[in-house]
Amino acid sequence: MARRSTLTEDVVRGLPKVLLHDHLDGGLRPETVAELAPDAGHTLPVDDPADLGRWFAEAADSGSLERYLETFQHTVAVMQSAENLTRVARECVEDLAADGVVYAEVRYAPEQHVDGGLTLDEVVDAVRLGFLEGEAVAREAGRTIVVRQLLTAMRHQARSREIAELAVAWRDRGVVGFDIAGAEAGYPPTRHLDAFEYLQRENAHFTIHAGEAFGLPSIWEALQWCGADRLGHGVRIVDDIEDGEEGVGLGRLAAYVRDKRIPLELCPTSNVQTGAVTSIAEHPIGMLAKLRFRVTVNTDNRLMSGTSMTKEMLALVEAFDWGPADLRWVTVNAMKSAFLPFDERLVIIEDVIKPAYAELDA
Ligand SMILES: O=c1[nH]cnc2c1ncn2[C@@H]1O[C@H](CO)[C@@H](O)[C@H]1O
Ligand SMILES: [Zn+2]
Repeated sequence: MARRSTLTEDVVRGLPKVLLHDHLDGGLRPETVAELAPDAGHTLPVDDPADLGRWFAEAADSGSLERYLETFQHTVAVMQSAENLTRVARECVEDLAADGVVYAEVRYAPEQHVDGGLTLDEVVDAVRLGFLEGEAVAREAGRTIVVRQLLTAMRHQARSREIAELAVAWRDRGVVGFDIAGAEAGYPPTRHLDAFEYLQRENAHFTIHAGEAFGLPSIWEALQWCGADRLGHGVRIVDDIEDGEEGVGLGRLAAYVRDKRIPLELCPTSNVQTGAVTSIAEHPIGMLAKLRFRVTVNTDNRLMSGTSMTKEMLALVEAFDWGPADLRWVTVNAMKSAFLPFDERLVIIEDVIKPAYAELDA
């Protein structure tokens, strides 16, 4: 098909891409995990980097979010010193830049990186330094990328208020928002209402992992009780959409999400691995895009899912026959939905994204 042949892997990699949902501890290079593990006193399931990359992808491909999350112990273990955090953060930016990402919000849970004696502030600062270094390395290689932090609190823990305060304290130094993550079932977002109310009073931005493993009640709570600006995944919003013979009908929650242009941070490959959907071809992203929800495309965990923004985009081109206009649409959607200040978002849309797609059209 003509459209598919224009969107080769090289072309898609070269197009500017925007990433809103990517976990720092889910994106390490297998070689880095293997190299850092001995000094961190951590035993890995396999030592050879190539085998390790495959091990992560296979172990994560379990059909269960809980089992998927167990694999993170092997990355978090090597992210307990400032030096290692800075390195991992720098490599993350280098890898995203090489993949053609021009803007990314990368998240991690500071509370998971204090086992080596770092304070929460030292954790955030180490990551900040790594992102700055990565941006500088990319610039030297002729690539411009802007990367910001989202601070995640773990939903089964009780430190969300503290992490929310940390996000506000660092908001002018590379942190643009807050998130909660971890196993969804049994840990509704309203458990952390105090943190969300605090953030709202501080005029701060936040997203919530909701509607991934668990359905509509979790999305409803995230939006209507907690006031989330965006939904991490949110894919189960399809449970409130009826696609019958008489056409498509939106329930009240789905209509609200679409009417209010609430961004969905969709992560196709990750959803297949955790069993939220059976295949990319079956992924609701095709339907949600047709219905003009505020769809964005994301990697979630590049290591565990063996993926990249280029791969996610190509999978959608393949599965739904998406063309350049679709890729541009999700990219502009993502940039509009970023937690970066509005004027900075506009510059990236007007000076980076639009010209690159115009060139592709020509
Ligand atoms: O798809 C996901 N759903 C829920 N939690 C996740 C997902 N991916 C990663 N994490 C969790 O977020 C923590 C901070 O980055 C990770 O350590 C992992 O436990
Ligand atoms: Zn996630």
